[in-house]
Amino acid sequence: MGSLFEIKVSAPGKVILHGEHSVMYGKFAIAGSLGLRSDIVLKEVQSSVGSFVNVNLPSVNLKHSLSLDHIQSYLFKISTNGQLLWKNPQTVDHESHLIKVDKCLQSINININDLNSVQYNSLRGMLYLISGIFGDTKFLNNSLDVSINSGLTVGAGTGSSASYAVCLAGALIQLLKLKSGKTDEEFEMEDKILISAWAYNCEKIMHGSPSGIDNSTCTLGSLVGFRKGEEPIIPSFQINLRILLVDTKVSRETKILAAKTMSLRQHNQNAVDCIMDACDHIATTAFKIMEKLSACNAEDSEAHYKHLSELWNMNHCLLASLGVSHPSLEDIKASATKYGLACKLTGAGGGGYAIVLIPPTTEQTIVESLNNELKIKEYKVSDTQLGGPGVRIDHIDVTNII
Ligand SMILES: Nc1ncnc2c1ncn2[C@@H]1O[C@H](COP(=O)(O)OP(=O)(O)OP(=O)(O)O)[C@@H](O)[C@H]1O
Ligand SMILES: C[C@@](O)(CCO)CC(=O)[O-]
Repeated sequence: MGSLFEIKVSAPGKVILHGEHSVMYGKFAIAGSLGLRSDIVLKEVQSSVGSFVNVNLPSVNLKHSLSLDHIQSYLFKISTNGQLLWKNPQTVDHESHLIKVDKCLQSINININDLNSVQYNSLRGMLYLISGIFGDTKFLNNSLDVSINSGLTVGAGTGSSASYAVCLAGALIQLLKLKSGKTDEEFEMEDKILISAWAYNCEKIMHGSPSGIDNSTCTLGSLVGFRKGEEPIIPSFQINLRILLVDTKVSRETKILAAKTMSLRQHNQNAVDCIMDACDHIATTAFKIMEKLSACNAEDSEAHYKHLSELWNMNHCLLASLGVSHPSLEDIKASATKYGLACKLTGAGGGGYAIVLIPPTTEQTIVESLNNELKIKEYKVSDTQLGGPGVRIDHIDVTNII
């Protein structure tokens, strides 16, 4: 007699409002969650001929069955010191664990050379998390169907990788808890801290040396203030910013753009540090303005939005001076400026998304005109509000077996 579990978990994407790149150098940053989410269905299934991890990742066009017995023999170990690994993600020896993951993938029965780098990284992240979270337990004794769908564009700067890692870590941790007899159907803050930390490890695979803002925002949702190495700040105030999220449809890689900024800093340290300091001032000021906006009347709100708009525009130009803008981002910004609206790139830049701030007093005709202009130029536009829930359990199903 036993139980087979099916778990559905989802996590949002994110946009960085202020502090992309400068956050890597210890500067303050602000990010908000998006309505667009990634959803995982993690299902235990009984099989008579060995156990498998059946992976279905439509966002990266990947469907594969990996032998769980093989994964376990390469990557699982039984704990000897009583310190459970799943509760201590920061103790993982990242590089050596990743080498083992690579060896496991290279020896497994799939043709690695047929996978592109995006697909390969998705699988690395998945094996890293499965083995990290279950590696010193005896709970994985059935096959797993893992299916992850996402409303987010991969490679566009809206945190698709963090959202992927957060919902995967969330579902695996929930499965482990259910297998060990804990039946709570909501994530507590202590679960979220673990989920975010495991997702951070996975982000290191995708992005090299991430700041941690993406996994924190995709886990916690809403608005997050962030400084690298410190606890994320969950503001005590609530604000619903309306933005146009504009997809340039230009794909880029966060890792490459972060390396570009680092190299610019190596050659021009004083100048780049001044730019980073200016980004820090902008982020801290914007945070204060948003707090004021959350509790002020319509008349004061207009002045605060005007100030916020100035900060958005300045932030974009500072990022452009670091070389992380793109002709398409400048084109979108020029259109927004024509309609009197503030616009900046978001995330690593180099393409991806721009965000346009829509203060509540903006006439709908202006928004529609800008929207049409951007669509004619073949950009994809979403009119959306920031905020909304972080990682959450959407559904749990249990089947009893003999
Ligand atoms: N929905 C998904 N399904 C499977 N793998 C994903 C998914 N989203 C992201 N990934 C994996 O994460 C890797 C890195 O993601 P990507 O470069 O797109 O960063 P991003 O998260 O969209 O951008 P940013 O970090 O700047 O916000 C991809 O190469 C892919 O392996
Ligand atoms: C470019 C960067 O600042 C933002 C990526 O969304 C990288 C990071 O913070 O990890």
